[in-house]
Amino acid sequence: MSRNGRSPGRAPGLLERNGFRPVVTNNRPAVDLAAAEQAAGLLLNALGLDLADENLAETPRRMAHALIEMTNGPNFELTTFPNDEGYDELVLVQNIAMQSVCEHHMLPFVGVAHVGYLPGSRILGLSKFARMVELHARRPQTQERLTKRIADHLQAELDPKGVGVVIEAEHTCMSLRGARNPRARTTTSAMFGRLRDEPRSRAEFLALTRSQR
Ligand SMILES: Nc1nc2c(ncn2[C@@H]2O[C@H](COP(=O)(O)OP(=O)(O)OP(=O)(O)O)[C@@H](O)[C@H]2O)c(=O)[nH]1
Ligand SMILES: [Zn+2]
Repeated sequence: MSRNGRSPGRAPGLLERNGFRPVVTNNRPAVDLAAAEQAAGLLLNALGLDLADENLAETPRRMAHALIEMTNGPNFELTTFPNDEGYDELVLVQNIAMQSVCEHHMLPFVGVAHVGYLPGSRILGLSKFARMVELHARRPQTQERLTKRIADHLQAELDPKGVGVVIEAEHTCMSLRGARNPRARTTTSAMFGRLRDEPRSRAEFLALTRSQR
């Protein structure tokens, strides 16, 4: 791979021919707003839209801003507290609103996340479950990877006795186009520790999250 993450020798595409150059930091492309606006304009042109029309003149800028907003989750301080009471039952935050972008079509997938854990020596500030979902959701990806990333992050930060994440989502690439199945919902889960291996804890977690469906 070259420094900009592309395979060497690839023929220059439309964007390169029009002067688009991705900005790269630490081998990861960073957001380049000007290039994104230019690219959005090129795409709209290619789709046959007339950007000279006053109604569309600002659309490339809006499109670039919207896509950047939808694919960059805000970082946050992960506040934890000592588990002084030795609380060792399930903590479960359900129905966390989740919106992400499918990396195959760059179309949204939208739904809810249920995130739970069995505490070890630290407990997590409750709002941080929603912030963690947002941090990981706002990027192009698959639902499977998103589910696993949230679980991995909690596992790494809290060293808990167990972690469980369930996500249910509608993929607009499947509901609004292509297969056009507006009622289809995809459920994914990732579990670690006792929530994966101990039947009682696993059953409780799955029963509680299932009651929301
Ligand atoms: N496993 C998984 N697949 C996804 C996700 N989001 C989108 N996809 C699928 O990615 C696949 C891409 O397949 P392609 O056949 O290359 O795409 P396509 O020609 O647009 O296919 P159709 O969507 O069937 O019209 C599709 O089956 C999508 O449904 C996801 O989060 N997880
Ligand atoms: Zn898709």
